[in-house]
Amino acid sequence: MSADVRTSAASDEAVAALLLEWAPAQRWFAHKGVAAHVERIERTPLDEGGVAQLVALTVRSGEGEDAPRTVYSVPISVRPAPDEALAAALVGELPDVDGARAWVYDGPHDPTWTRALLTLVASEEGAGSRSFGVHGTSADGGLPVPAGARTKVLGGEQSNTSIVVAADEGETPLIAKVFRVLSAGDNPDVVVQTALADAGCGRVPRPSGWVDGHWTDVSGERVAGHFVHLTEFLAGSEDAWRVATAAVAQGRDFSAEARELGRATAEVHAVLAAELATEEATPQRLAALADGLLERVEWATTAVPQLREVAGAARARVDAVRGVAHAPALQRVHGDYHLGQVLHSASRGWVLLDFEGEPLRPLSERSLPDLALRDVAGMLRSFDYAASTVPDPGDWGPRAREAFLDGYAEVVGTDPRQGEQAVLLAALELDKALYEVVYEARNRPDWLRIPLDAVHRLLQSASADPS
Ligand SMILES: Nc1ncnc2c1ncn2[C@@H]1O[C@H](COP(=O)(O)OP(=O)(O)O)[C@@H](O)[C@H]1O
Ligand SMILES: O=P(O)(O)O[C@H]1O[C@H](CO)[C@@H](O[C@H]2O[C@H](CO)[C@@H](O)[C@H](O)[C@H]2O)[C@H](O)[C@H]1O
Repeated sequence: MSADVRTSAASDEAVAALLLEWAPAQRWFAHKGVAAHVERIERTPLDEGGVAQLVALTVRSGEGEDAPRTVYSVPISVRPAPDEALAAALVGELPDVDGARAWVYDGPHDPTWTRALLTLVASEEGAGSRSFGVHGTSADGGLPVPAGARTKVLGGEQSNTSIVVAADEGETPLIAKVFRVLSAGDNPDVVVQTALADAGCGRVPRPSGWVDGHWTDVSGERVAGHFVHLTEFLAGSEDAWRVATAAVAQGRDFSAEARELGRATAEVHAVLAAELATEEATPQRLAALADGLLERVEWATTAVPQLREVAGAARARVDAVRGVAHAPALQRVHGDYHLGQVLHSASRGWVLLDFEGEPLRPLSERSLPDLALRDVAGMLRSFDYAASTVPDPGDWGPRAREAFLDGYAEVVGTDPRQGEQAVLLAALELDKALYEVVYEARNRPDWLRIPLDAVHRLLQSASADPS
């Protein structure tokens, strides 16, 4: 196969058509069930031979200037002959161009592609052109890429794609997270996790490196951001959702683990406040926060009809934030904190993952300082979800919740259940439950009852007014 088959404009069109046909069956593709059109495709080879490639695919849903657009990162390999070993990862065959044939594969499953990716990071090389290009970086003092570079794509429900890099004796295994939606700006997963690790915090995986670069954004402008994040893989760890739901199913108390998790969360918050930007909680800043919470009430109550009857009460609950006289400073937070974002490692205890923030929020918003209590609220909601996986959880949920708050309060030195902090926490917990109602209505209607019941319960609970 000649190089021009891979790079000509004609083959760009063919690749775009092939990817659009294949993508709707992929977990990361958010344009499922809507009329999707490719507006732009940019491709860059990642290796000498041009087999490993990275595609920036701008997809538009619907017609017109205002139609929503997303830029997806799509790793592919383009081979001159089919490879039987990769049959399960075949995207499709490209039409002949001047008698040359080509087979396209899903890059993360192809060792040629993963080797090219790891080489970029290990040797800090770049690839691509002026409009679309990437560059690998090894984190300062970061973990080296294992020599064998044997890789495996992680299964399971995930909005991005993660590739585990196996290690030989004396090496540390890694995990490469390929961000699937490209957003301009530094990805908080890289920035926040690296800042924590650099400060010596052992509550996050150790860094190895990343791939960043530039592409043409939906607005047509050349922008920059992260494509891949490479960190330590905690082999043999178990995620907290599994640990917690196993405990509920066995009727086993989870208080000791929840208390430790509260302590771990507070430790991470303390390091984030010390290492990254903070902002004083002025009346203006709290008013802006209340406005944001009110917007979310409108968004959720409009999106899900079952919420309309509680709109007034929900507005009153979140608007109470405006009257808080003394709130803790705003700081960088996790942003989408729940049991699925925490691993339990035998040697390290609780380790926090995935600092990207809520996927439904714009990246620019997710990088702003926020109330640390937003993470506390997220985890409280998660205990309620875990308790709801069995028909009769008894007081499992409330006990886990109180133990988590006890652990958090022990480290922070103030109790989020007391005084004005309780007003903030109640507003943020309701806010998260409203978000979850919309998330479940869209993604898992069978789970909708959990956050919907929670919204009603939270609104019935004694007013969070501290007076
Ligand atoms: N460093 C790690 N060590 C072990 N497992 C990990 C690690 N990072 C992620 N995982 C596993 O991959 C899953 C998805 O990772 P996550 O960063 O949350 O991706 P996404 O943003 O796509 O949801 C986690 O729930 C966990 O099971
Ligand atoms: O992990 P993601 O960033 O993809 O987060 C989204 O999906 C989560 C579900 O996978 C969703 O979390 C909700 O369900 C969890 C149980 O599956 C529960 O532990 C969480 O508390 C609950 O919010 C999350 O909201 C969504 O953003």
